[in-house]
Amino acid sequence: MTSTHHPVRSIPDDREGPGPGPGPGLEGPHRRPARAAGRVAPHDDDALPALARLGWDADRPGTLTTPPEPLAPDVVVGRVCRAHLRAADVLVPDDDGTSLRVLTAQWHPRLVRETASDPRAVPAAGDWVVLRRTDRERTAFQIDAVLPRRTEVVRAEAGGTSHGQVLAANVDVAAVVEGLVPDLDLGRLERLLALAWSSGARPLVVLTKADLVTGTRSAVAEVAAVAPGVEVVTVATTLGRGLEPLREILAAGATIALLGASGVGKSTLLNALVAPTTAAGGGPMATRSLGVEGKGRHTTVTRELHLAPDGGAVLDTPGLRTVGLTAGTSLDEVFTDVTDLAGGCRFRDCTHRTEPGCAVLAAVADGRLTARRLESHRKLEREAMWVAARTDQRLRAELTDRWKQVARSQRRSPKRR
Ligand SMILES: Nc1nc2c(ncn2[C@@H]2O[C@H](COP(=O)(O)OP(=O)(O)OP(=O)(O)O)[C@@H](O)[C@H]2O)c(=O)[nH]1
Ligand SMILES: [Zn+2]
Repeated sequence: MTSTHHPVRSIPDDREGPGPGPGPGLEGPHRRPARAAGRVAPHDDDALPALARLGWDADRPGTLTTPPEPLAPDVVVGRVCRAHLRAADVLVPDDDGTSLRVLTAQWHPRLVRETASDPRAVPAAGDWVVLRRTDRERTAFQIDAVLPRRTEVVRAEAGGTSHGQVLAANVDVAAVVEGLVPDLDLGRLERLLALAWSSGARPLVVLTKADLVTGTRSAVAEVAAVAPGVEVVTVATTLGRGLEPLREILAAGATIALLGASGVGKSTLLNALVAPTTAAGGGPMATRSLGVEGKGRHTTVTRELHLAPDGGAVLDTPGLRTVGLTAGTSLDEVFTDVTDLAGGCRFRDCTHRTEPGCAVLAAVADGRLTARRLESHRKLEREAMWVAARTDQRLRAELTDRWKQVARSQRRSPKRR
């Protein structure tokens, strides 16, 4: 394991507050004492262990806002485990506060309106939401608000809108999963790392199917070279080998999102991580304390947000065949090796193609940087620029349309003098 740095960047929240309705009052009855390192201990017998099991930790900076009022009787906080059209399955503490249940809640009409102009306002798997009961029987709930996200994994929407689609919210570790077999796709890895870094979560690379190759050292070195600052973990999931680093992350109460193409072994990995532990002390107790009740247990909760038996959660994302960059995707951390080299170029605006005194080309010439890596950087930068330009165009077009409408309505109803 190399020494890595994981700058935690907060996602600027440009939405107005936590949403509609009065503040949910997350301080007060749910207040937790300050805790070293800002982590949730597994099997915490503190207030609301069920919420802690979901990864709730009011002490983690930027996790949640803490409005002053206590929670209203009809209001409950939960975590989205699966998103639907205009609804979501939400894990909430049961009445006793120690176990969890799943309920399906419809969006508040304001959320419906918000999401029409901003797809990122859609409650996504991993989101903390405020639910309000809408009937006397305590069966129907509505999602009043999505709490500000600490991190979000975003990819370009299929339609190519400017906002992108949130694949996972409030992720602590964004794990890029790639198989050592049949082939390591470094380009795909770099693209997914761009998503991971841009999410604000700590990126991680998981190389699967280590049991199918003889020796992983060279592959790990190859991957480490294209993932500067990122820890690389090798696993043989089907043999249960190499999973300890991931289990440790989960046991600290963290949420791991798995990002990877179809077939790299995400489902297998997910199942291994969320299966009840058989180790002494961890097994039956851990499974019981999971306490997810209701019919959702075998249907709804079989996808997206899954709770691990000893704490923490794993977020599954659909097999990502193509991962488009969005206007918010940052490539800076993905290519620090190239940008560090570029600092040595003679010209500040060097394009690293033909210029004299180019430190990047020199590194390619003597083998410190692969030509593939440089080309990949170029390609992704071109794409990022193209996306940014398109986004601007869209925004410009939207603004122009709005001005035309305003002008029209003013012509129709001239001001009285
Ligand atoms: N030998 C070996 N096989 C593995 C390992 N991990 C996954 N596999 C196998 O690889 C195949 C694909 O794994 P999945 O977990 O289904 O892959 P996935 O990424 O979830 O793919 P989608 O479900 O299509 O998104 C399965 O046949 C697994 O049994 C591993 O570590 N070693
Ligand atoms: Zn240069």
